[in-house]
Amino acid sequence: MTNGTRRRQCAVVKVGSSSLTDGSGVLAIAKMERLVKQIATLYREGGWHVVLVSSGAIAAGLGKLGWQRARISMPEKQAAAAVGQTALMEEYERLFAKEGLHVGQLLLTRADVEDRKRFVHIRNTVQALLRHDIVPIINENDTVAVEEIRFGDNDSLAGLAALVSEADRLVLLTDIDGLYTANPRTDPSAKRIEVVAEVTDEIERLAGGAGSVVGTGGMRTKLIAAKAAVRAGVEVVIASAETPDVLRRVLAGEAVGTRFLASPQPVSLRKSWLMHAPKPEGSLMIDEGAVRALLTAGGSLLVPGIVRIEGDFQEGAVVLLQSMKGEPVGKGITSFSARDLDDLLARRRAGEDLHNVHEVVHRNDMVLVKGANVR
Ligand SMILES: Nc1ncnc2c1ncn2[C@@H]1O[C@H](COP(=O)(O)OP(=O)(O)O)[C@@H](O)[C@H]1O
Ligand SMILES: N[C@@H](CCC(=O)OP(=O)(O)O)C(=O)O
Repeated sequence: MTNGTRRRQCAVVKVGSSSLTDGSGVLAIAKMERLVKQIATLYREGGWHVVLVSSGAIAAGLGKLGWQRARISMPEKQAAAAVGQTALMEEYERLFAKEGLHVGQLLLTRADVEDRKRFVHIRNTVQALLRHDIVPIINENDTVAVEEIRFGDNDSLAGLAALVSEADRLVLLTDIDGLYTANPRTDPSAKRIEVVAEVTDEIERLAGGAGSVVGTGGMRTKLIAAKAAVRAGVEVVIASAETPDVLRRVLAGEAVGTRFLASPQPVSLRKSWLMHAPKPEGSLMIDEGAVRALLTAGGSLLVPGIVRIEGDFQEGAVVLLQSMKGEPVGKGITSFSARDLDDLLARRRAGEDLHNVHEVVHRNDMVLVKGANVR
């Protein structure tokens, strides 16, 4: 293997539980082997780096323990993941070693990606692994992730992995060869869509839930991931893991699966993170003039535009920007804590001119809600 001095393109490849297990939910080594061989070929011949987002821990654990998914509680699913994740990685390690490649394991929760510092640390680790031609293998940290901090399905995790990895492509491999006009399992007349130029509401309405007991989220979560990635300038393909040579063909631009074109005006990595990752820690209610400045004049948010503060947050927190009618206008990273902002508002009420105070939310640290209006 090379030492990574040549800049390769980077593809995040997500493989779902349904594509790694056999009919009884047990890890299918032959399927893993096919995938690993394809990734190794991309490294050797294709000039690509691959970040693999692999599901399969719970399925592997259930198979090993002889437990049935329908009969167990959440802690038992987490226990199954703890057993299955090591089995999964052991197989990947063995299979990639045969191809002369090292692997590195990253187990992440939503909270890890929502925290800006952790996001940056994850990004640095992924970049270091890629520089050394080590294949990062990502899964959700199922043993610590309960409802509030869970991705739950690995599609959303893959969308964020594409941002974290600064990927050029995101490939979602599943048990069906793309997005159809309806779920083909329930509607046999459904047709595959070859290219999606924009993930509109109409496209999102086509998607249904999971197609098997092992899968989670179905097309719905794949479209959410696709939407996040294309807005950040990453082309996305949903394809079947069973299609021969699927990765090489997808990355060569062949018409397999459904291709989602990258936005012609992508937003920066920082804004993409802001849009899709964090839950706001508080709200800033802003007046009409400020709403107009943000929406139509491309301005930053200044102290005089703020009417009320909700929540207790620190400097650097993500806050929701809301109109006085309570309508969301955007999200941003605040340069002041809630306490400092309270002080500033008190000084303004006392008649002080605060126009020269540093922006509260800088334009570059802000994303606006699509469809928000000036009223
Ligand atoms: N519009 C649609 N087009 C294609 N598949 C769909 C659609 N709506 C729902 N699905 C279902 O999504 C399933 C794939 O998602 P999922 O079961 O979560 O697999 P994975 O484990 O690969 O994430 C398909 O098997 C299919 O039944
Ligand atoms: N983290 C879980 C995967 C969750 C899941 O099923 O996701 P998916 O395969 O995308 O439907 C596991 O490894 O079992």
